Amino acid sequence: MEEKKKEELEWRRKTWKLVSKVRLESPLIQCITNFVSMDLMANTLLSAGASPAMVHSLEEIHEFTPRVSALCLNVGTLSSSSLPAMIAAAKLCSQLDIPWVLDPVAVSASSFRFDACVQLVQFKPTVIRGNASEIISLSSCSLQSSAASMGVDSTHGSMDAVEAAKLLAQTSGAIVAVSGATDIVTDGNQVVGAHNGVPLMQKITATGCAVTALIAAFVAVDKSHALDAAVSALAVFGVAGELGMKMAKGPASLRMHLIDSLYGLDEATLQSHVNITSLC
Ligand SMILES: Nc1ncnc2c1ncn2[C@@H]1O[C@H](COP(=O)(O)OP(=O)(O)OP(=O)(O)O)[C@@H](O)[C@H]1O
Ligand SMILES: Cc1ncsc1CCO
Ligand SMILES: [Mg+2]
Repeated sequence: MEEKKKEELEWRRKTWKLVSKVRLESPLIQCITNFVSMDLMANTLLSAGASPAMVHSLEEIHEFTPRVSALCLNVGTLSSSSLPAMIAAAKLCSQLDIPWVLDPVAVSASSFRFDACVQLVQFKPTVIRGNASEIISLSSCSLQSSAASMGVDSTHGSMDAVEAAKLLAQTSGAIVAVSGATDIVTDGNQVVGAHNGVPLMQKITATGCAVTALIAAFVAVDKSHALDAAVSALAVFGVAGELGMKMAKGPASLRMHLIDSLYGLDEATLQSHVNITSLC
């Protein structure tokens, strides 16, 4: 019991430290993302204190990517014209030891998307964050899609994906995060759960994409502790959702109040809401 209490306090301390560090250092986060998520992703990063830049062109990668603090790649609206820039940016980050995060949106939608995600994973993402269906699909070695799990929304609960997430972490070397009612984060051995958030967050498109970008910002300021950074970003985003929900009337106003709550988050409020536990 005493040990559990100590662990809870330690997570609260770590989480606030990372929130403060992002606000202080304002890391530059390059996002090559889908057309749906760009606005929410940029606004989430700004309200957290980071500096977003949606720099997509292949022609700009060699000059721009070496200067960023972290990269966020998202295949939500992948095309043959956007993939080469993603590959070039991932390759540079892996060569230059710049942390980068992959969001394998709807990985089982097509073999084109599945193969692209498998190729990107070879460039050693620091963190992979998806919903449960996406992590289960990416973790299996071949494309096995059913109509129910082909879209961007999850048809599985996050706890269904624990073993798949551990396996993907072991085979890729990445920290793997699965969003859901409980957000799961694993390095292939340890599994941590962040229990914050509200179900209505699923009814705002691109909240998953936005939290992946927030993970990139947290990893940018503490790249040697990527698991802690991923858990903290997920918990902070969930707390912002809980605070926003107190003022929201539906998904559209939750979106606005979530961003406002993230921007205004103070130490006492964060610490009284953060709910992180070890799952094994
Ligand atoms: N049932 C739930 N209860 C609380 N929070 C939830 C629940 N489901 C999702 N969330 C939160 O909503 C956010 C988005 O997670 P979700 O799993 O819906 O991502 P996603 O499917 O990748 O979304 P998108 O593709 O629209 O970006 C996360 O912060 C997650 O913690
Ligand atoms: C709806 C949608 N389609 C491709 S990306 C995206 C945003 C949520 O992932
Ligand atoms: Mg998603």
